[in-house]
Amino acid sequence: MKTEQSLGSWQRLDEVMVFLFRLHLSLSFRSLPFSTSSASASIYTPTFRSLSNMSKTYATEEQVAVAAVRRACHLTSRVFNTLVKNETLVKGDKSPVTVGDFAAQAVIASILTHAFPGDPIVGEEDASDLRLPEGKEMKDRIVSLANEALTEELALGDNVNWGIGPGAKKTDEELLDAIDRGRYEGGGVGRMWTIDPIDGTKGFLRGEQYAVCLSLIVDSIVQLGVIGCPNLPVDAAHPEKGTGCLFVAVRGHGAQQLTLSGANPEPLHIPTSASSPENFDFLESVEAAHSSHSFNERVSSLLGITRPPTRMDSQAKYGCLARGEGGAYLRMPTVVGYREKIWDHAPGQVLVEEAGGVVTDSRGEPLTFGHGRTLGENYGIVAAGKEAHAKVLAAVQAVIKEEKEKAKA
Ligand SMILES: Nc1ncnc2c1ncn2[C@@H]1O[C@H](COP(=O)(O)O)[C@@H](OP(=O)(O)O)[C@H]1O
Ligand SMILES: [Mg+2]
Repeated sequence: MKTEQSLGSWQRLDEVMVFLFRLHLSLSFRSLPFSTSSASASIYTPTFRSLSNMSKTYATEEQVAVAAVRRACHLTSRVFNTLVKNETLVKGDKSPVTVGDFAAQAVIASILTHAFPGDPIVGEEDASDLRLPEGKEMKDRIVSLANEALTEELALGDNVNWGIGPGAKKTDEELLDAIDRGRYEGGGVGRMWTIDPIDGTKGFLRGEQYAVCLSLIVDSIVQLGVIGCPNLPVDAAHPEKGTGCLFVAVRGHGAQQLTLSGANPEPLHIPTSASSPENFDFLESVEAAHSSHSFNERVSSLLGITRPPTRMDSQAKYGCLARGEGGAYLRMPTVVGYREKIWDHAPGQVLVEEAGGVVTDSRGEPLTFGHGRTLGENYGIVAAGKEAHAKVLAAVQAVIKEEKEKAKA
């Protein structure tokens, strides 16, 4: 069994050395799980990857991202249990945002800043309201929550080089600056991270699904995605296994689900049984304002789907799809001119693609992550296993055509 001490030493090696060493360990211990039991959370170790697959492994990035998301998930769970009404304010777009959103972004951005100081970040939140005198009370709460999460002695991928663990306490200004590192405008060249500290804030406030989401995009391609879902059952068919899932995908190296404590890694593959639309139901947003429920109904009836849709907040939908639940995730705009945000889809896209699925917009175009903070001209989202995707997309286009003809008549 690998120990935290031995892992700590090879985290300091460069990426090639890390890969070779992990390969050696993997060959020696392939029958062992890479984590200790869920009772004692352990350092996350990227899984064995085949030498024949020469795409970049992003091993260090994966470890840092997992550590950051797990700490942020601990924080958001704690916030939910202690949340009071006056800690919620209303953003310009009227969506609720809590101290949890800001504090989780502060934690993730602080860790990324330590590990990869040159990498820009596209984050959902910014700290401008917190810098105002009337934001002081909220800022104080956020600083305290973020420092608690950064310094607590959880074995959640602790590595002082990433600015976590005892002694990692930050000043107010450092944490506000970390949040504001998320102001990057995005673009098509070079590396950048996306953070959605609490995706599905409405679900979070209802005590339902939400997700802490992080991705690394390099030259417009999502290379790494990590999605933490504290309220999602580990196994939908076995609720007794509890809740708390972590989805991790690295392009070219597969997708997996673990428990939030890093136990029971399982590779994800969308099953072929999900190729036939009659057998599945749609995954869709709870919010009819985010995604047209009536459009999905019409696509369902065209495909002969009889089961009702599964409504769920956040990118937990991509996680469920990747592990074979649902069958397709369909999101058609309801608000004219709304542009989907890259942080709402980047981790989910790489996860589903690495699980063998396809993610496009409603025209069948690939999602564009290099056009700034939004998906640019993409219109709607269609995600499904390969064969199902073609069928769903055809039905989506048929309904769009029908709508256009009705509008002309
Ligand atoms: N009019 C709209 N159309 C589509 N998505 C919207 C929207 N308004 C907000 N959203 C996005 O929908 C996300 C939630 O996704 P879902 O509907 O699948 O639960 C929100 O994330 P946040 O909760 O992080 O703000 C927000 O970014
Ligand atoms: Mg979001």
